[in-house]
Amino acid sequence: MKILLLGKNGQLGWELQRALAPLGELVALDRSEGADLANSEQLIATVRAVAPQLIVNAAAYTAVDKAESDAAAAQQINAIAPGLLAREAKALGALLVHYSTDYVFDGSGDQPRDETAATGPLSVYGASKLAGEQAIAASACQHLTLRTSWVYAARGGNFAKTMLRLAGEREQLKVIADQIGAPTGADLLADLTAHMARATLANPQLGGLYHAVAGGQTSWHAYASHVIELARQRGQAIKVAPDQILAIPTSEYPTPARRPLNSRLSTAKLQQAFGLRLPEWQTGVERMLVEVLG
Ligand SMILES: NC(=O)C1=CN([C@@H]2O[C@H](COP(=O)(O)OP(=O)(O)OC[C@H]3O[C@@H](n4cnc5c(N)ncnc54)[C@H](OP(=O)(O)O)[C@@H]3O)[C@@H](O)[C@H]2O)C=CC1
Ligand SMILES: Cc1cn([C@H]2C[C@H](O)[C@@H](COP(=O)(O)OP(=O)(O)O[C@H]3O[C@@H](C)C(=O)[C@@H](O)[C@H]3O)O2)c(=O)[nH]c1=O
Ligand SMILES: [Mg+2]
Repeated sequence: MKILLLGKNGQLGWELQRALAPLGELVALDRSEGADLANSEQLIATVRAVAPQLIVNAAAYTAVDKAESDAAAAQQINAIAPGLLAREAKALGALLVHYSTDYVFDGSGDQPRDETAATGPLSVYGASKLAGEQAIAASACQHLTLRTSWVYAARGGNFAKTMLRLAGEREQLKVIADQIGAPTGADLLADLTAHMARATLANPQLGGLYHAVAGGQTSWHAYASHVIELARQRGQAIKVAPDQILAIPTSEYPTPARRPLNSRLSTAKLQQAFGLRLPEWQTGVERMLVEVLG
């Protein structure tokens, strides 16, 4: 089987290079290798030249605040390009795997949302990701769209690594405590992708939209505190005292993009359909820290 992976050097793309390799002949590309999602003609030509049976799209516009003033680029990369990939997948009879986000929701309430819950993005990024999901669904190509949240990895930029850096530089940190969600490892997502793609290629009825996040829930503040305490225990030079990691409400941390307060996603559908378990978020975070800190 031929597999085309787009966005191979992102957090998720990097882990997918490893996880997809055993499934077939993997062609992994980034934007400098004929797979620029901002260039529709080039993207289409590349997909047709490779003619894969499986397309995995890990490329995305993920700069949430920047997207507020760069909506056209976010829309091209997160919505238009996935729509083109879906059209090409349909023509090839290929399975398309794509990723979306908790930011498609408005974050009201305090219960986990399932795949049937109403969307209501608060940000340009969230709206562009929702439009991407919808373009794929409308194309009627064989697809798996995995909505995930708060992605981290040993390689690449993410909130946990930002907090480790700031904890070594500052005596006080202020971190939002009223946004609740699940930090999810790119390695876990990549492994889920391989399992789910294989099962869906064998049984097309499994295709569709799934919430795919680690188990449990936390706030950005509790997540930051957890990561910083683990780093301290591992002998890292940490400047901030535990009681100087201050819990603040969203209202005290103004940003260009609005973010949902309730990012809880229910993974019951995924677990049931594929017979898989989602480990608690702390497990993957601890592995990542060992990898990053040594
Ligand atoms: N990060 C997170 O917290 C979350 C991510 N997601 C979704 O998961 C998926 C993977 O995200 P993640 O790996 O964390 O994101 P990253 O930002 O780590 O990686 C995104 C990749 O996309 C590439 N990219 C950006 N623009 C283009 C373009 N025009 N053409 C080709 N490639 C491009 C980037 O390349 P370059 O480095 O050259 O810019 C980068 O390698 C995305 O769909 C994202 O929306 C969902 C929820 C949470
Ligand atoms: C750096 C910093 C951030 N924060 C807040 C801002 C924000 O609400 C939260 C996380 O910061 P980030 O910059 O990582 O947020 P953000 O980039 O919005 O993270 C999101 O990325 C996209 C791609 C997704 O799809 C989401 O699931 C989510 O992971 O922490 C603080 O409270 N204190 C701080 O010092
Ligand atoms: Mg970010």
